[in-house]
Amino acid sequence: MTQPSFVIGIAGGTGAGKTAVAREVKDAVGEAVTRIPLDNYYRDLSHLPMDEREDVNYDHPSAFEWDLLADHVAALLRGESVEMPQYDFTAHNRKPERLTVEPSAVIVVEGILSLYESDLRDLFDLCVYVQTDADVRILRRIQRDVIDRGRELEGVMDQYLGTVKPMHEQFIEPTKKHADIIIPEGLNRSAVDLLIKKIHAEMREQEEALA
Ligand SMILES: Nc1ncnc2c1ncn2[C@@H]1O[C@H](COP(=O)(O)OP(=O)(O)O)[C@@H](O)[C@H]1O
Ligand SMILES: O=c1ccn([C@@H]2O[C@H](COP(=O)(O)O)[C@@H](O)[C@H]2O)c(=O)[nH]1
Repeated sequence: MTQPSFVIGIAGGTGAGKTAVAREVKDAVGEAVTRIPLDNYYRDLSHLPMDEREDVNYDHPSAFEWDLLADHVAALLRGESVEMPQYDFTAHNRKPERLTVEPSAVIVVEGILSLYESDLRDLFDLCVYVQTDADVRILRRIQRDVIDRGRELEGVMDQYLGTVKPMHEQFIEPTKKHADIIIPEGLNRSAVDLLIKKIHAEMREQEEALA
């Protein structure tokens, strides 16, 4: 059985506020929203030792298992549950366990390159780009990586200049052209409220279509 779902892709640079927007949407709309972090679809790197995993370019499109993510979104739209991988940023690797995700009325796929891959984008009803200046994003990232992800400041700076910034300019920022909505700064109250209103309107339409 197919599940009528409203699928939203939320992209934007590291630290832009994508996760904060997606969480706010889930908190406001509730159980009907399933959040699918793109980070969970980083390729399994268990075959590499930690020192090699530390050097991987995690901001290049090749770092993600796109087919698996598109298969999972398509399965949810067919009304099937999926076993979503989980990611451990401290280990730079997938966790061994998976999380069962059930079909739902609203699916939010959120991550740096959510709007990059065309097969995935074709499954989205609404494309959102969170636009935040690079200086604000790097300050947020330093705070998060050092405090939450156990990284050294020097490593965060090297990674930012070596891969994060150039990949942002080459691959992430250009996906803004696919966006239906651009949200400034992340948790922008007016923009997020409009997004929540749009989701409620789509859910009402789904209910009316089923009645
Ligand atoms: N408009 C905002 N003003 C201030 N801080 C914000 C805003 N939006 C998001 N943040 C904060 O910025 C940090 C990074 O946001 P996050 O959603 O994790 O970014 P991303 O998922 O894009 O990497 C978080 O601490 C979040 O609470
Ligand atoms: O093992 C990893 C995997 C990813 N990263 C970095 O994470 C960000 C994406 O997450 P955001 O929440 O959107 O910031 C990406 O820029 C990668 O560089 C990592 O450091 N290690």
